[in-house]
Amino acid sequence: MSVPAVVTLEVSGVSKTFGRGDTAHTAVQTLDLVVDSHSAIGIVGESGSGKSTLSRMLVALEHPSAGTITLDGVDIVEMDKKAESGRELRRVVQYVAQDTFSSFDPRRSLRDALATPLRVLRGITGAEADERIAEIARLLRLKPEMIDKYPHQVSGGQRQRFALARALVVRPRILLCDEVVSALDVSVQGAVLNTIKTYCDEHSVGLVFVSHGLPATAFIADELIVMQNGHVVEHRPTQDVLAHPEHPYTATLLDAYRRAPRHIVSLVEPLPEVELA
Ligand SMILES: Nc1ncnc2c1ncn2[C@@H]1O[C@H](COP(=O)(O)OP(=O)(O)OP(=O)(O)O)[C@@H](O)[C@H]1O
Repeated sequence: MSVPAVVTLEVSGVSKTFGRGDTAHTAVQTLDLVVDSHSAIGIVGESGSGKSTLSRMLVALEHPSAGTITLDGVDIVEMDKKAESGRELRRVVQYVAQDTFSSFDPRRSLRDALATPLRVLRGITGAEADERIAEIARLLRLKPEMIDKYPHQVSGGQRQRFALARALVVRPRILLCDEVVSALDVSVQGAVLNTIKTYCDEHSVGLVFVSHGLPATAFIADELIVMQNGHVVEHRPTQDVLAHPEHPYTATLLDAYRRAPRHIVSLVEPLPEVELA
């Protein structure tokens, strides 16, 4: 399957319920969403509102209890069942999870962690793989000598950037980021956000950026989805939501955002390039 210029991930009437009977809990309720390679969508909401469940469903790590998610018309749960179409899904849609520690194998170097998806998904090995890895490390301002370290030998912020590098080295068309900057120092957050935004704009990569923080999300996303208890309570252009919040919960988020310390709010202004540790 050759990948068209614009890919579309379409979520139609998707719900996800965990458990059964008295213990059943619906984490995502009848959600519709279209993501393509030009989207920059931010998903905000308090802890437990269903953001991670939704992002995991977008890469078939969780399966919907109802509704469908398709990539260019093909059900991604079906794609994931077969080796070749599963690889196609991962070539097109890459996911960066919140917990970077458990997402890296502690016995393998970071170079190995980046080389594996390149080999498995793109068939790229040897000198070409090393060149691609060096290129993405440069972009994320990770020093070359760090590439041969093990996950526990780098800081949490550096590991987070390696997790991003592992996704971007595959050259996906859609990137899903789940709380990728919340563990980072505020000054590094701005730089990483800028890198993600610039990369996605320049390479026409669609972005779904999940966070409980409004400043980072508002900075990076053109379109904002606000979730509460598994429901979408607002879904409009970011600037409209910021100017005229319609739902009381959004107004609360916005209020906290406006009262946030200046250094956090200043994330909405692109930060100058900094040399990252
Ligand atoms: N595998 C699971 N089994 C049972 N319940 C789950 C599972 N995964 C998530 N949930 C529940 O679904 C709800 C939504 O969780 P989810 O992780 O999607 O929220 P979130 O908005 O991403 O929260 P956070 O910001 O804390 O990561 C929560 O009540 C959570 O306890």
